[in-house]
Amino acid sequence: MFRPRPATAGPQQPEAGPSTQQVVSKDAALHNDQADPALGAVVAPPGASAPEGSFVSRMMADNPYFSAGAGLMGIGVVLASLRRSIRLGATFAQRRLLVTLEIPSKDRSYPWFLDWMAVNAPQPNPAEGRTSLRSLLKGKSPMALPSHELAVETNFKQHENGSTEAVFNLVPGPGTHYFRYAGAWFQVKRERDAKLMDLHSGTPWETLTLTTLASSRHLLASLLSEARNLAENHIEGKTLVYTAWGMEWRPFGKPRRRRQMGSVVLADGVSERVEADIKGFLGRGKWYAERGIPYRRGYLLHGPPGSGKTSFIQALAGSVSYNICLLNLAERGLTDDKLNHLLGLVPERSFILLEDVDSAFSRRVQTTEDGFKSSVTFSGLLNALDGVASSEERIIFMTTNHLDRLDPALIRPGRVDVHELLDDAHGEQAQRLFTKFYGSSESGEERVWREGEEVLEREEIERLGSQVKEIVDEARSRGQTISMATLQGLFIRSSARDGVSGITRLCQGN
Ligand SMILES: Nc1ncnc2c1ncn2[C@@H]1O[C@H](COP(=O)(O)OP(=O)(O)OP(=O)(O)O)[C@@H](O)[C@H]1O
Repeated sequence: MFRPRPATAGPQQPEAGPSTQQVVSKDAALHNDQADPALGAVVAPPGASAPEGSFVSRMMADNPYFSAGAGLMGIGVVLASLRRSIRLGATFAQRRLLVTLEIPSKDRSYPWFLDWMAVNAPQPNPAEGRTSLRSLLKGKSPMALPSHELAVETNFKQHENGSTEAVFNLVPGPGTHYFRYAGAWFQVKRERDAKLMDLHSGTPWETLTLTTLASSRHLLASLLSEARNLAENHIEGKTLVYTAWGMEWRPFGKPRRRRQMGSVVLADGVSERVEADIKGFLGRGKWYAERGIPYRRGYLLHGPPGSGKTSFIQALAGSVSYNICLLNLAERGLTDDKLNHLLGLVPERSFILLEDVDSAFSRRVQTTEDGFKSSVTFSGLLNALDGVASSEERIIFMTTNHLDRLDPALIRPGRVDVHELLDDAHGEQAQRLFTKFYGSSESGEERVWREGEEVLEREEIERLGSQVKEIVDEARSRGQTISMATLQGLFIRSSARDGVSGITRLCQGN
């Protein structure tokens, strides 16, 4: 009679086989024995029953806990491989679908991008007091999601009268931020490495990582160009002052509005002479190269305090669209090596300005109360000045109030090519400054009249101006001088007539 074989039976079960339970057990043992002979089980020949001594086989077959454990293990293995596949899938998707761009803090585009983010951050709606997500999503690009992780960058803005004001710029702080640009969403992560320091500047190493869809990859370049243009527009028509920050030059404060040449009133012919010399020097690189002469020019402006040396250098920089790298030789921690390094790294189109060169070396020998000594040596300075050889033109300005204290080696031709005295006011200079203040300005801007101030006819201003000239010249002949800075201070706070009486008093020594 045909008897169907039990579904769970192994192959070639004997006709009068054991119970179903036994068959299943033997079959399971067989699989286990085959899977791991090392466990000591004997592989049963087909048709033979499992050997008596297969302890593991029996235990696995009979022990419900063991079977459950094996089941759980199986689930664990499945879950682990699922997790791994998801991770691999995510990595794969990220590689294929997303694109990331890393901007290290060392790169020039780093501050540009942060400023761009700061400019494009949403301004809270004054009515609501916050930015609504809907208006943000509907809004025109570029637009950043409001961030709660902000960092402050403090800059100093210099006013025309020389006073400075702190300006706070809120930029994205360390953390993750989102913004939309040209219709695509971007994630930006600002990360700060607590362990790594930029040894040059002494600031923590940072990175910005931008992530977007691979299809928006082309936007990364235009985003960076936009950030650069924003930075350049910001300094367009302005003068940037760099100061030494560790081993590199960093902009000091916001770019300043270019100082107009006409706003610095010097003795007859001085401005024109120096300006023409610089303009003549620029663009003669080939001429210098052909003769094997280092392409650099040094200027020394000397004279009493407040005669306009710094202001004149600012105006000259503006007139040839240069920036200024300001270096204080008496600065703590400045060594010969650092000086050499800095002078070799001056940003393009920048004057090097060494102010009060005399004080650096008189302080070198005397120690101040806090025990500080400038470690720049005189020979170190000479070497650094001579070493400033580059295909870029180099223009070095030095200023001093005490020409007589300077070592002739410092100001010999080749190191200083043009010496110019900017003195206390001459009568004619004082008259020009007076007319600038009280007559209408050269640029056509009307001056701001003080309340209650009498509006004077042009002839009257001219008559008072001549009076100023006479008073100042007469005082000079007696050896009594007055600085241009003092005159400016007087004119800022007085009316024309009061200005004249103020000068008279000052020149009489009252
Ligand atoms: N010749 C000038 N024409 C117009 N303004 C002047 C002139 N000289 C000085 N001033 C004004 O006086 C102030 C100080 O000038 P500045 O700092 O340029 O003088 P300085 O000669 O460099 O002084 P110091 O030697 O003390 O550094 C500025 O606000 C500047 O506008």
